[in-house]
Amino acid sequence: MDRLTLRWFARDLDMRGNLVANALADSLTDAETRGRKLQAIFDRAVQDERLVAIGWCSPSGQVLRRTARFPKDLECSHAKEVAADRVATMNIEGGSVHVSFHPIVGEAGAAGDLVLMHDLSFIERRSQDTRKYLIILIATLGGAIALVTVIVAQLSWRGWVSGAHALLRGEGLLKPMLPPSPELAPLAADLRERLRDLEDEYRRMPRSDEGWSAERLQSLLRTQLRGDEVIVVSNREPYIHEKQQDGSLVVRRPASGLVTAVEPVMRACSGTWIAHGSGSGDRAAVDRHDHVPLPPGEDEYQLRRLWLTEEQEQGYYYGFANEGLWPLCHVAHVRPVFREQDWEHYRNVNQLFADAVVAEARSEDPVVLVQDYHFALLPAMVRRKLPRATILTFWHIPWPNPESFGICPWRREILEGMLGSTILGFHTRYHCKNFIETVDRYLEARIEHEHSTITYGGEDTLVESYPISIEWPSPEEAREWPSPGQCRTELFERLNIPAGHRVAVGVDRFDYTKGILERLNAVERLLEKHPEWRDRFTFVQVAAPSRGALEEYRAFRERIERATARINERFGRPDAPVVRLLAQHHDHDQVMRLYRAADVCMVTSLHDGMNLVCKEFVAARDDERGVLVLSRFAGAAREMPEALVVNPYHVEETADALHQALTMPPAEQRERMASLRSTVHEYNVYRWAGRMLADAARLRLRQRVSDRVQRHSVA
Ligand SMILES: O=P(O)(O)OC[C@H]1O[C@@H](O)[C@H](O)[C@@H](O)[C@@H]1O
Repeated sequence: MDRLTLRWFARDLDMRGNLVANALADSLTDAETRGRKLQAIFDRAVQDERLVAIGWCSPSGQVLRRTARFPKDLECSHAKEVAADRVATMNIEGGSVHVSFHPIVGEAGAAGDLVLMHDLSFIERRSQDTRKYLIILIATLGGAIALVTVIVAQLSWRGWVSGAHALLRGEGLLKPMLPPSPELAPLAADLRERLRDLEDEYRRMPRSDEGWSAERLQSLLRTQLRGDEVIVVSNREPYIHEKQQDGSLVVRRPASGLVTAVEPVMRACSGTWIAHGSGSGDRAAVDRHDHVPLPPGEDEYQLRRLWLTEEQEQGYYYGFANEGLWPLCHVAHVRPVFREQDWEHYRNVNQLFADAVVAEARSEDPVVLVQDYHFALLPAMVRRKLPRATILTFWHIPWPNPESFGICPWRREILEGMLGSTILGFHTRYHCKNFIETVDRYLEARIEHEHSTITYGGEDTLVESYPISIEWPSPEEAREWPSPGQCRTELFERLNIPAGHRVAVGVDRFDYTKGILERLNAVERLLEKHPEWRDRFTFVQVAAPSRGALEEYRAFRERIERATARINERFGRPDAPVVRLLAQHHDHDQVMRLYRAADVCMVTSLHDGMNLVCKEFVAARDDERGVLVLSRFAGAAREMPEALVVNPYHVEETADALHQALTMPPAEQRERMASLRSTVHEYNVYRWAGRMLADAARLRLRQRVSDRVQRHSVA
C-alpha cells in the first residue's frame, strides 16, 4: 500500500481513535471503574473487528493494563513515538496496525494515556478491492469507448464509402435508409466537377473508333446503356406493305437514306420503331396494337405504325416538311412555302407521334432516337411527358445559316422544339455551327462553345456532329454477289447498251437537290468537248419517284425528261440512247448490281446532308475498280477526298471530271478506291450510332449524378 493511501486511512483511524478514547474517558477517570472493571471494558472494546488492541499507560509512562494482542514489550514512550509519525503504523503479531496515542485528563488532572491499535489489514484488502474495481471500471469504460468509436467510425466510413460509390455510379449519395449527410456535399460538388473534366478529356481523347460492328453496338447497349429501351421515331417506315391487285401483300424497302442507315442499327438494338404507315397494305399487316415484327421473317424489332388522314399527310409531310423545311434547309434555289394550315398539321402530327412514344415507352427514361426534319417539335413534346428520357435527335439534312433559317415564320417554335433533345446530331461540324449560331440569333439561350452545349429553359442540349454511313457488307454477303463482269453483261443485255461502251451511273430519289439536271448538263458538255465519247458512252440514271404529289417535284421530273430527250436527240441513236432514265424504284440488290457494272458513279447533289449513294457505290466495289465523281456540297465530300470532287454548278468542271474518270488508268482507280473503301468500312453506320449512343450513355450517367446531387443539396 502506498504512503498516500496510508495517510488517508491514518487520518480516519485517528478520528475513530479520538471517538473511542472519548467514549472510554469517563471509565478511565472514574477511580472505581478503573479499579474493578477496566480490563473487562477494554476486552469488550477490542471485540470490534477494527480495534485490535488497547494499552493504558500511567502518567509516568508505565503500561498499567493491556489487552491480549497489545505487545508485551511495547513501552508507552515507544508507542507515543510511533503514534506521532504521520502514518503511525507498526507490526504486531497478526499483522500491521495503526497506533494512536490519546492523553486522558480527569477532574484531578492527567489520568494517563490510552494507546489504541487499529487493524490495517482491512485497509490493505479494501485498497486491493478498490484497485481491482477501478481496473475493471477503467477496462470496461475503455472497452465501451473503443467499441463506440469503432461503431461510429464504421458507420461514417461506410456512409462515406457507399455515398462515394453511389455518386460514382450516379445512383445516390447514400442508401435510402440513411439520412443525407451534409459532409458529402463538397465531395459531391468535387465529383461533379471531376466528371465534367473527365467528359471533356474523353471527348478530346483520340478514341479507338476502329472496328465498329453490330456486335460492338449491341455490347455498348448492354454495358453502357444497361440494356435500356430504345425507341426510334421517323416519318418513313423501314418496310412498306403494298397490296397487289390479287389482294396479296408484298413488302418493299423504301428509297431513303434515313432507312438505309437506321434499319441496321435497329436490328442491332431491338426496341420499337414508330413510323407513318403509308403503304396500301400496311393496315392489313399489323396486329391489333398496330405492331408488326420486322424484318419480315426475322422479328428482330417491332414497328408501330401510326395512321394519318390525307389532310394530315398533305399538311405535315408534303406541306410543312417538304415544301417548307426541305427547301429551307437545302438552300437549293427552290423557294420554301410556309402555310399556316400546314404548320397546324405539322404540330398536330408531331403531338400524335410524341403521344405514341409515351404510350410505347415501358420505362420513364427510354432512349428515344428522333429522326429528321419531320419532327422538329417532337423532342420538347416528349420531354414534357417523359422528363427523364434521353432524346437523341438526328437532323439528316443540312442546317442553313441564321439568315436563311430566319425566313421561317415559326423559327422560334422549331428551335425550342429541337432543344427538347438531350443530343442534337448533324452530319458535319459546319451544320452544328450553323445551328448554334441560329439559336444565338433567335433565342435567349446560354451557349457554351467549348462544350458545344446549349442551355435553354434550364435544359442542356449537346450539339454534336455524327457523320452517317452505311452498313458495310459482310464477307458472306459479298461472296454471294455476282462478279462485276457478270453484272456488266446483265446490264448491257437488259438496257441493250452497245458493247464496248463505258458506263456512268447516277442513283437518286427524283429530287431537285440531287443535281440530276446539272449532271445531265455535264454529260452533254462531255460529249460536246470530247466527241470521241460519242457512241462510246452511256449514262444510266436511276431516279426513284418521290413526293410526286408536289408540283415542284412533278415539274422537276419533266425538266429531267426534257433534258434527257434533248441529249439523246443530239448525241444518241434511236437504238442506243446516251441517257437511260430509269424512273422507277430499284431494290437494294438491283442497285448493287448496277454499281458493280459501272465505270463511274456520279453524285452531284446541290446540297446534301451526307449522301449515302457514294458510300454504297464504294462498298459494292470489292474489285477496287470504278471512279466516284462527288459534289463538294455533299457532307460525304469531307470524308472522301479520293473521289473526283466537283462543283456541280460548274458544268465545265463536272464534264472534265467525268472525262478524267472515264480515262483514269486502272492503277489509279485501284489506289483511290482502296482508300475510299477503307474509310467507309471504318466509318460505318454502327460507328455513327455507337458514338451517339455512347454520348447518350455518358449524359445519362451525368444526369443520374446531378439528380442525386440536387436532391442531396435540397435535403
Ligand atoms: O420523303 P422521303 O421519301 O421519306 O425521303 C426523306 C428522306 O430522304 C433522304 O434522302 C434524306 O436523306 C432523309 O433525310 C429524308 O428523311
